Amino acid sequence: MAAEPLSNGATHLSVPGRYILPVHKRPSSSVNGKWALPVVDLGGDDDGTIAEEIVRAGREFGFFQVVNHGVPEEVMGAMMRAAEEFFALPADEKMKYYSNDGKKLPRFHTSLRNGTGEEVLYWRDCLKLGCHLPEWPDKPRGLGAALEPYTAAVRAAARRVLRLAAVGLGLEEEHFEGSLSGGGMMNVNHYPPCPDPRLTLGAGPHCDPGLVTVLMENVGGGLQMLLHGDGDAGGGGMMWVDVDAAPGALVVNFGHQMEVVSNGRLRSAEHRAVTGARAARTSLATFVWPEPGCTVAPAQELVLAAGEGPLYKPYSYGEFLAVYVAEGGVREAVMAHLKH
Ligand SMILES: O=C(O)CCC(=O)C(=O)O
Ligand SMILES: [Fe+2]
Repeated sequence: MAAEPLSNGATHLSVPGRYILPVHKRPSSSVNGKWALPVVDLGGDDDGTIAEEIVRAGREFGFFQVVNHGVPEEVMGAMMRAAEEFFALPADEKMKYYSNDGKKLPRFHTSLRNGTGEEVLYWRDCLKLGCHLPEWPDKPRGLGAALEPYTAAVRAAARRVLRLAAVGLGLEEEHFEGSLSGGGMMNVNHYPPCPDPRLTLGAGPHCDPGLVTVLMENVGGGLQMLLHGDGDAGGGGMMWVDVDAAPGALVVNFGHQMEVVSNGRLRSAEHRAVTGARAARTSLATFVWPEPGCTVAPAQELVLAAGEGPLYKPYSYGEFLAVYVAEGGVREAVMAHLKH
């Protein structure tokens, strides 16, 4: 049965049964710890040091925050306001874009697939946007005007991160340029207040499909990542920790393609979104990923340098996306298709 988007007006005094997770998947059954999300200052003038910091954070966590990222505050603000306004539109305006077709942009949906083939629904509505006309809705009116400068500035910041990551890995600075990073889109996620956040998730555990994701949120608190205890910060085992960024900072995480191209040196971090009882939270995830026909494979230089052999087989990004969607983004299931 198709699910009604949460932002379409119904007020929920308790969590409807279709959203209640089985006990072992609830966020309350996991440990939340305090940790500090590494800060990378993209405005620094010593690129060698910044590159090292990116690779260190990427190796240990796959997550960091960037400051002096070059996305103007007013551009971020205008984009967030337009995103919030979309979810406040009357239901019939939003439902013009409601679809299960994963290839359609713009596309409005709820949970992962509007309930189709989903045992439990996630407490989230989502607007998927492309970066080119006509891949966004005509309402709210300011959306297109906000999206273009925001996307351009965020993609420029992502490009700087990718160039620095390449340097830090010992690759040519341009390794990720061209068709390897020529594609992408945006998830505008909206999580209305939930009557009982202990029973639900806004987004289930997943790794992002692309190379790098840049995230902006209107209210802190919601994004969590799986921290592996094998790094400096952990004491063994794994735990879910809150990913909190400073005001004005952007959160950056690596996706599956970065783990593959770096032959496992950089981590594509598993993350999820928990829900909150009070404020509605909106987050914008801008994904930078390969063009569909692009062949993705571990960088030869890394494979040869370590004499370790490639950990992953070459594939086309279009093929990968089909696998990713079929596996619901679940890390180990997706990785099993890619490994040698
Ligand atoms: O809302 C968030 O913080 C996370 C969203 C997310 O993981 C995604 O859109 O891929
Ligand atoms: Fe994600």
